[in-house]
Amino acid sequence: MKEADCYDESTNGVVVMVEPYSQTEQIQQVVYRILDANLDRAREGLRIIEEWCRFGLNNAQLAAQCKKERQEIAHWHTAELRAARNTPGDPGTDLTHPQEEQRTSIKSLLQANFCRVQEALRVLEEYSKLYNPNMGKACKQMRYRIYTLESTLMGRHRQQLLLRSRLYLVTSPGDRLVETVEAALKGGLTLVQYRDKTADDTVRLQQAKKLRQLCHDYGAIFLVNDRLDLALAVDADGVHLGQQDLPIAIARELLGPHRLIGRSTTKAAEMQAAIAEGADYVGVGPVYETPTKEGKAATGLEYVRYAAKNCSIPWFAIGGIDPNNVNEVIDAGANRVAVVRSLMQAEQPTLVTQFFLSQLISRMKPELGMSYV
Ligand SMILES: Cc1ncc(COP(=O)(O)OP(=O)(O)O)c(N)n1
Ligand SMILES: Cc1ncsc1CCOP(=O)(O)O
Ligand SMILES: [Mg+2]
Repeated sequence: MKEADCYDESTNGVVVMVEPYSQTEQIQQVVYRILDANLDRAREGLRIIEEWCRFGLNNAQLAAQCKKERQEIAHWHTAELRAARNTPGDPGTDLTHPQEEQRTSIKSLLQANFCRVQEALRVLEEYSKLYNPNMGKACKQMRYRIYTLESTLMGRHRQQLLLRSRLYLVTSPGDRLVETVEAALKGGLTLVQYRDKTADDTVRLQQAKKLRQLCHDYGAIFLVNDRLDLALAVDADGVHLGQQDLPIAIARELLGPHRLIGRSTTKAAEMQAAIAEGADYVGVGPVYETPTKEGKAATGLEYVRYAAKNCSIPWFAIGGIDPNNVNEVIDAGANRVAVVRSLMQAEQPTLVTQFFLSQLISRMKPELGMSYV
């Protein structure tokens, strides 16, 4: 249609897109096709998310919520809209973005599908105004519910990954910081804490940014030691706080419900306080004396045994743990350990990571005290 065809004097020269009658039906078919394609996109995306809720998280409630949204989409997907489908004539079926071909982690897969569902719902919201305004309103409400589901699920995603993490690397400064962390990630490491007690903030910021990106590329959790401001600045997954650091309640207020907060503990009272205050995990130790925390008394294996029986959240034995004594710590009941020197000073961090993980996974014991699954 030429612009001159729709010039309207009554609108003072503003071009009004009014379709001649012969084109109205064609336009209607186009709208039907858009609605049909986007109802499909939204339903497919939801199905992908639902499978993770069901099989990955074992969460019947979240899976049921996804199913309910799919049923609502099916309700609007009328025979009339389906009949407009013309897949062979759709130039969009061959178009894929390179990122669709490679998902680096469950997190990126879920994020991509949430994005897909939300985009589809936004398209439905707009185009269904030309078809059925009630459908437009329903799609708008659904889009908001999906945002809430996304924030619930992506928050839990961190908790789930934490739960599955058996080895925790706490970094120390050095020339090969990034290379060492990457080598450990290659060996299967899924949890990293950036710890540098002496560097300038400019250096910390730059290193933390780099490590956060690296960890996320490998689907690993990235936490920052001590510094909540730095954690927020680099969009880390959370912080680790010691007994002398910020109280958990303040950190939670600043970080929100989804980021992780870890707390160091050396005795039962500290552990129980950390749990009551809402920590996501605790460090248990130093099990052995260590030059990394000079002057700090060792708790010994007795505290590890206490944790095995009484700790209701994930906990990591830490302090002086190496490939030679890790089995002693495992025998005392630890299923998770955190290390600094054993990996940061290793000649082959990938192999050492694989060794730790093989011991921790093959000798894992039932988690007696755990109440969080
Ligand atoms: C996993 C883990 N556990 C304990 C600590 C020690 O924290 P903190 O007592 O605050 O001492 P610093 O690490 O800040 O010197 C930790 N960092 N990580
Ligand atoms: C940070 C920290 N907190 C308790 S022990 C410890 C250091 C552990 O370091 P390493 O694994 O080198 O003994
Ligand atoms: Mg600290």
